[in-house]
Amino acid sequence: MRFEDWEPHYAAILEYFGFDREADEDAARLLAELAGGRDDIGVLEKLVRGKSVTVCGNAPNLAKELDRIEGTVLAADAAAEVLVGHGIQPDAVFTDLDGATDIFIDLSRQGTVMVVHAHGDNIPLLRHWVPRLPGPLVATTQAAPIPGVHNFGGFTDGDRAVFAADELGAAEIRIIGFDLADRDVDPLKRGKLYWAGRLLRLIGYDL
Ligand SMILES: Nc1ncnc2c1ncn2[C@@H]1O[C@H](COP(=O)(O)OP(=O)(O)OP(=O)(O)O)[C@@H](O)[C@H]1O
Ligand SMILES: Nc1nc2c(c(=O)[nH]1)N=C(CO)CN2
Repeated sequence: MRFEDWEPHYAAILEYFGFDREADEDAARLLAELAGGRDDIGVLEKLVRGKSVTVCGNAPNLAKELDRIEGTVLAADAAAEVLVGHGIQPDAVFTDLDGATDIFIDLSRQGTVMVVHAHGDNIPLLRHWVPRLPGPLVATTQAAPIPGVHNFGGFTDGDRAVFAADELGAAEIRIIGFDLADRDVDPLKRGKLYWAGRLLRLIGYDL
Protein backbone atom coordinates (compact mmCIF):
# COMPACT_ATOMS: atom_id res chain seq x y z
CA MET A 1 0.00 0.00 0.00
CA ARG A 2 1.36 3.42 -0.92
CA PHE A 3 2.01 5.64 2.08
CA GLU A 4 -0.51 8.25 0.78
CA ASP A 5 -3.18 5.53 0.90
CA TRP A 6 -2.05 4.24 4.29
CA GLU A 7 -1.68 7.64 5.96
CA PRO A 8 -5.40 8.37 6.63
CA HIS A 9 -5.71 5.02 8.43
CA TYR A 10 -2.49 5.70 10.32
CA ALA A 11 -3.77 9.13 11.38
CA ALA A 12 -7.00 7.53 12.63
CA ILE A 13 -4.98 4.94 14.62
CA LEU A 14 -2.81 7.67 16.19
CA GLU A 15 -5.95 9.50 17.24
CA TYR A 16 -7.75 6.37 18.52
CA PHE A 17 -4.87 5.22 20.76
CA GLY A 18 -3.31 8.64 21.49
CA PHE A 19 0.02 7.51 19.98
CA ASP A 20 2.61 10.11 19.01
CA ARG A 21 3.66 10.30 15.35
CA GLU A 22 7.00 11.94 16.17
CA ALA A 23 7.86 9.10 18.55
CA ASP A 24 7.09 6.62 15.74
CA GLU A 25 9.37 8.60 13.41
CA ASP A 26 12.17 8.71 16.01
CA ALA A 27 11.83 4.94 16.45
CA ALA A 28 12.06 4.38 12.67
CA ARG A 29 15.26 6.45 12.50
CA LEU A 30 16.72 4.54 15.44
CA LEU A 31 15.86 1.21 13.81
CA ALA A 32 17.57 2.31 10.57
CA GLU A 33 20.65 3.12 12.61
CA LEU A 34 20.56 -0.18 14.52
CA ALA A 35 20.09 -2.10 11.27
CA GLY A 36 23.29 -0.46 10.03
CA GLY A 37 22.46 -0.92 6.34
CA ARG A 38 21.03 -4.46 6.68
CA ASP A 39 17.89 -4.76 4.56
CA ASP A 40 16.86 -8.28 3.51
CA ILE A 41 13.64 -7.31 1.75
CA GLY A 42 14.82 -9.37 -1.26
CA VAL A 43 14.99 -12.51 0.89
CA LEU A 44 11.47 -11.87 2.21
CA GLU A 45 10.12 -11.16 -1.26
CA LYS A 46 11.57 -14.42 -2.57
CA LEU A 47 9.75 -16.34 0.18
CA VAL A 48 6.44 -14.70 -0.70
CA ARG A 49 6.13 -13.72 -4.37
CA GLY A 50 3.96 -16.17 -6.28
CA LYS A 51 3.79 -18.53 -3.27
CA SER A 52 1.08 -19.84 -0.99
CA VAL A 53 1.61 -18.11 2.33
CA THR A 54 0.20 -18.88 5.76
CA VAL A 55 0.10 -16.07 8.31
CA CYS A 56 -0.05 -17.32 11.91
CA GLY A 57 -1.51 -15.06 14.58
CA ASN A 58 -1.17 -15.86 18.25
CA ALA A 59 -4.80 -16.41 19.24
CA PRO A 60 -5.40 -19.36 21.59
CA ASN A 61 -6.78 -21.41 18.67
CA LEU A 62 -3.43 -21.36 16.79
CA ALA A 63 -2.19 -24.76 17.97
CA LYS A 64 -5.43 -26.44 16.80
CA GLU A 65 -5.13 -24.90 13.33
CA LEU A 66 -1.54 -25.83 12.52
CA ASP A 67 -2.69 -28.59 10.16
CA ARG A 68 -3.93 -25.82 7.81
CA ILE A 69 -0.39 -24.50 7.24
CA GLU A 70 0.67 -24.45 3.62
CA GLY A 71 3.66 -22.92 1.88
CA THR A 72 5.66 -20.07 3.36
CA VAL A 73 5.01 -19.56 7.08
CA LEU A 74 4.87 -16.03 8.49
CA ALA A 75 4.54 -15.85 12.28
CA ALA A 76 3.16 -12.86 14.15
CA ASP A 77 5.38 -12.24 17.16
CA ALA A 78 4.80 -14.80 19.94
CA ALA A 79 3.06 -17.16 17.47
CA ALA A 80 6.66 -18.06 16.54
CA GLU A 81 7.10 -19.68 19.91
CA VAL A 82 3.97 -21.83 19.46
CA LEU A 83 5.22 -22.91 16.02
CA VAL A 84 8.65 -23.82 17.35
CA GLY A 85 6.96 -25.75 20.17
CA HIS A 86 5.31 -27.87 17.45
CA GLY A 87 8.51 -28.37 15.48
CA ILE A 88 7.77 -25.74 12.82
CA GLN A 89 10.39 -23.11 11.92
CA PRO A 90 8.68 -19.98 10.57
CA ASP A 91 10.17 -18.50 7.41
CA ALA A 92 9.69 -15.00 8.81
CA VAL A 93 8.58 -13.44 12.09
CA PHE A 94 6.76 -10.10 12.13
CA THR A 95 7.41 -8.50 15.48
CA ASP A 96 7.38 -5.30 17.44
CA LEU A 97 9.49 -7.33 19.88
CA ASP A 98 7.07 -7.24 22.81
CA GLY A 99 6.79 -11.02 22.56
CA ALA A 100 10.51 -11.55 21.89
CA THR A 101 12.48 -14.24 23.70
CA ASP A 102 15.84 -15.89 23.06
CA ILE A 103 13.98 -18.19 20.64
CA PHE A 104 14.03 -15.23 18.23
CA ILE A 105 17.83 -15.24 18.34
CA ASP A 106 17.93 -18.98 17.56
CA LEU A 107 15.46 -18.57 14.70
CA SER A 108 17.43 -15.65 13.32
CA ARG A 109 20.64 -17.69 13.47
CA GLN A 110 18.85 -20.47 11.53
CA GLY A 111 17.85 -18.02 8.77
CA THR A 112 14.32 -16.97 9.71
CA VAL A 113 13.76 -13.43 8.42
CA MET A 114 13.03 -11.11 11.34
CA VAL A 115 10.68 -8.33 10.24
CA VAL A 116 11.17 -5.87 13.07
CA HIS A 117 8.65 -3.06 13.53
CA ALA A 118 9.64 0.26 15.12
CA HIS A 119 7.08 2.38 16.98
CA GLY A 120 7.11 5.02 19.66
CA ASP A 121 6.57 2.53 22.46
CA ASN A 122 9.23 -0.07 21.70
CA ILE A 123 12.45 1.96 21.56
CA PRO A 124 14.14 0.13 24.51
CA LEU A 125 13.17 -3.22 22.93
CA LEU A 126 14.72 -2.18 19.61
CA ARG A 127 17.95 -1.23 21.36
CA HIS A 128 18.01 -4.54 23.23
CA TRP A 129 17.07 -7.03 20.51
CA VAL A 130 18.16 -5.72 17.11
CA PRO A 131 21.92 -5.98 17.80
CA ARG A 132 21.35 -9.56 19.02
CA LEU A 133 19.70 -10.79 15.79
CA PRO A 134 22.44 -12.23 13.56
CA GLY A 135 20.31 -13.28 10.56
CA PRO A 136 18.20 -11.68 7.83
CA LEU A 137 16.49 -8.48 8.90
CA VAL A 138 13.72 -6.32 7.44
CA ALA A 139 12.87 -3.08 9.24
CA THR A 140 9.34 -1.64 9.22
CA THR A 141 7.53 1.47 10.40
CA GLN A 142 3.90 2.56 10.54
CA ALA A 143 4.99 6.15 9.83
CA ALA A 144 6.47 7.40 6.55
CA PRO A 145 9.03 4.95 5.16
CA ILE A 146 12.67 6.04 5.17
CA PRO A 147 15.68 4.42 3.48
CA GLY A 148 15.96 0.83 4.77
CA VAL A 149 12.71 1.01 6.76
CA HIS A 150 9.59 -0.20 4.92
CA ASN A 151 5.90 0.41 5.37
CA PHE A 152 3.64 -2.26 3.84
CA GLY A 153 0.60 -0.98 5.76
CA GLY A 154 -1.05 -2.71 8.68
CA PHE A 155 -0.85 -2.20 12.41
CA THR A 156 -0.60 -5.24 14.68
CA ASP A 157 2.06 -7.86 14.01
CA GLY A 158 -0.52 -10.22 12.50
CA ASP A 159 -2.28 -7.88 10.12
CA ARG A 160 1.07 -6.33 9.12
CA ALA A 161 2.23 -9.78 8.03
CA VAL A 162 -0.90 -10.11 5.85
CA PHE A 163 -0.34 -6.64 4.36
CA ALA A 164 3.29 -7.51 3.60
CA ALA A 165 2.36 -10.82 1.97
CA ASP A 166 -0.26 -9.03 -0.12
CA GLU A 167 2.13 -6.25 -1.15
CA LEU A 168 4.97 -8.66 -1.93
CA GLY A 169 2.78 -10.66 -4.32
CA ALA A 170 1.72 -13.83 -2.49
CA ALA A 171 -0.36 -16.09 -4.75
CA GLU A 172 -2.63 -17.06 -1.85
CA ILE A 173 -2.77 -16.01 1.80
CA ARG A 174 -4.19 -18.31 4.46
CA ILE A 175 -4.73 -16.81 7.90
CA ILE A 176 -4.75 -19.00 11.02
CA GLY A 177 -4.54 -18.27 14.75
CA PHE A 178 -6.67 -15.16 14.55
CA ASP A 179 -9.59 -14.55 16.94
CA LEU A 180 -10.33 -10.88 16.61
CA ALA A 181 -13.41 -11.14 18.86
CA ASP A 182 -11.32 -12.62 21.71
CA ARG A 183 -12.75 -11.16 24.97
CA ASP A 184 -10.01 -12.71 27.08
CA VAL A 185 -7.61 -9.81 26.46
CA ASP A 186 -7.02 -6.41 28.07
CA PRO A 187 -8.78 -3.28 26.70
CA LEU A 188 -5.69 -2.05 24.79
CA LYS A 189 -5.30 -5.40 23.05
CA ARG A 190 -9.04 -5.47 22.31
CA GLY A 191 -8.64 -2.10 20.56
CA LYS A 192 -5.67 -3.43 18.60
CA LEU A 193 -7.62 -6.50 17.48
CA TYR A 194 -10.50 -4.25 16.42
CA TRP A 195 -8.08 -2.28 14.22
CA ALA A 196 -6.51 -5.46 12.87
CA GLY A 197 -9.95 -6.57 11.67
CA ARG A 198 -10.79 -3.18 10.22
CA LEU A 199 -7.52 -2.99 8.28
CA LEU A 200 -7.72 -6.56 7.01
CA ARG A 201 -11.20 -5.87 5.62
CA LEU A 202 -9.67 -3.01 3.60
CA ILE A 203 -7.59 -5.52 1.65
CA GLY A 204 -10.31 -8.13 1.33
CA TYR A 205 -9.95 -10.35 4.40
CA ASP A 206 -13.08 -10.43 6.53
CA LEU A 207 -12.21 -12.51 9.60
N1 LIG B 1 -6.98 -13.40 19.99
C1 LIG B 1 -5.76 -12.98 19.70
N2 LIG B 1 -4.85 -12.77 20.67
C2 LIG B 1 -3.60 -12.37 20.37
N3 LIG B 1 -3.16 -12.12 19.12
C3 LIG B 1 -4.02 -12.30 18.12
C4 LIG B 1 -5.34 -12.74 18.37
N4 LIG B 1 -5.97 -12.83 17.20
C5 LIG B 1 -5.07 -12.46 16.28
N5 LIG B 1 -3.90 -12.13 16.82
C6 LIG B 1 -2.72 -11.65 16.07
O1 LIG B 1 -1.56 -12.28 16.58
C7 LIG B 1 -0.52 -11.32 16.69
C8 LIG B 1 0.57 -11.77 17.63
O2 LIG B 1 0.05 -11.94 18.90
P1 LIG B 1 0.89 -11.67 20.24
O3 LIG B 1 0.19 -12.39 21.33
O4 LIG B 1 2.30 -11.95 20.02
O5 LIG B 1 0.52 -10.19 20.41
P2 LIG B 1 1.33 -8.89 20.66
O6 LIG B 1 2.77 -9.10 20.69
O7 LIG B 1 0.64 -8.22 21.80
O8 LIG B 1 0.93 -8.25 19.28
P3 LIG B 1 0.84 -6.76 18.98
O9 LIG B 1 2.03 -6.15 19.65
O10 LIG B 1 0.88 -6.71 17.51
O11 LIG B 1 -0.50 -6.38 19.57
C9 LIG B 1 -1.24 -10.03 17.07
O12 LIG B 1 -0.48 -8.95 16.64
C10 LIG B 1 -2.54 -10.15 16.27
O13 LIG B 1 -2.37 -9.59 14.98
N1 LIG C 1 3.07 3.73 19.16
C1 LIG C 1 2.67 2.46 19.15
N2 LIG C 1 2.52 1.83 17.97
C2 LIG C 1 2.14 0.54 17.94
C3 LIG C 1 1.87 -0.16 19.12
C4 LIG C 1 2.01 0.52 20.35
O1 LIG C 1 1.78 -0.04 21.44
N3 LIG C 1 2.42 1.83 20.33
N4 LIG C 1 1.49 -1.48 19.05
C5 LIG C 1 1.38 -2.07 17.90
C6 LIG C 1 0.96 -3.47 17.80
O2 LIG C 1 0.71 -3.99 18.98
C7 LIG C 1 1.70 -1.44 16.63
N5 LIG C 1 2.05 -0.09 16.76
